[in-house]
Amino acid sequence: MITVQNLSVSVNNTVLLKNISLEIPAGKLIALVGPNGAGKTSLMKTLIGLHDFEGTIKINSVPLDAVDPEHRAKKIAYMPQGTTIHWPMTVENIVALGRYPHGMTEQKDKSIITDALETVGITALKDRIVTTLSGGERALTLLARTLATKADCLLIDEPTASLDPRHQLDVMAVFRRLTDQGKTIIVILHDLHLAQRFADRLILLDQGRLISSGPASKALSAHNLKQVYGLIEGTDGFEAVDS
Ligand SMILES: Nc1ncnc2c1ncn2[C@@H]1O[C@H](COP(=O)(O)OP(=O)(O)OP(=O)(O)O)[C@@H](O)[C@H]1O
Repeated sequence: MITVQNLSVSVNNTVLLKNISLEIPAGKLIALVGPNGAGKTSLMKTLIGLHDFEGTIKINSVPLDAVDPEHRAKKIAYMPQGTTIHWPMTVENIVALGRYPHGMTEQKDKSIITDALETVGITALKDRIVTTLSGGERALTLLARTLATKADCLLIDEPTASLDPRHQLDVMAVFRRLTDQGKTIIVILHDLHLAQRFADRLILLDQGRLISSGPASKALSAHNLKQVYGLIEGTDGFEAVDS
């Protein structure tokens, strides 16, 4: 479980997050949503210790800064936004980097890597050089690397952005299955329909503030959709309030 109390983050006099308090229970699939620039990535980066902060973050009741970074890397894995990979390595070797915090010693690591490739459906790509892959194939490779960490908690920034509709559904179904098996997954999504359909609860941010945390019906209430996104939910889906 992750507990956040009165969290504020500023970088170079710019306020990224303002007085956020929330609880993220273990074993749940959480969608972190909000408009561009709302603070979603900033919150994820703060949870893995990449930003200085005011307030309290506790992982299983232990303050974040009391957990040594090596142990933290085994417990929490972060997949950043974007799919650029500069090194001409094979897909299998990129996925193997997920084992780095554990050292790469055992046959067990090989089966974990094989499982991660299988889980995201890219076994056939394992010998390809990543710099030759399509954007979606690279995104799946990075996701497999994240799964290969076997961390209890996965923080995943916009994994569906470059995926076709079928792969988006497949990836969300993988997240659902992993959380049903006990993992905690926080995933940044812009597709509110995917968030509504798959997540146990949503965290809605706007302008660095927490607007709502709870089930989709609460977080994406008509009031919040209008105030935060300028949207209303019509019979044909979301529409701009001023259209
Ligand atoms: N290091 C930084 N220095 C200054 N401003 C920053 C820094 N990092 C983020 N910001 C600003 O903080 C705000 C929140 O950024 P963040 O990346 O967390 O948004 P986001 O909700 O993930 O957005 P998006 O959906 O567009 O990816 C943005 O206005 C961004 O420009």
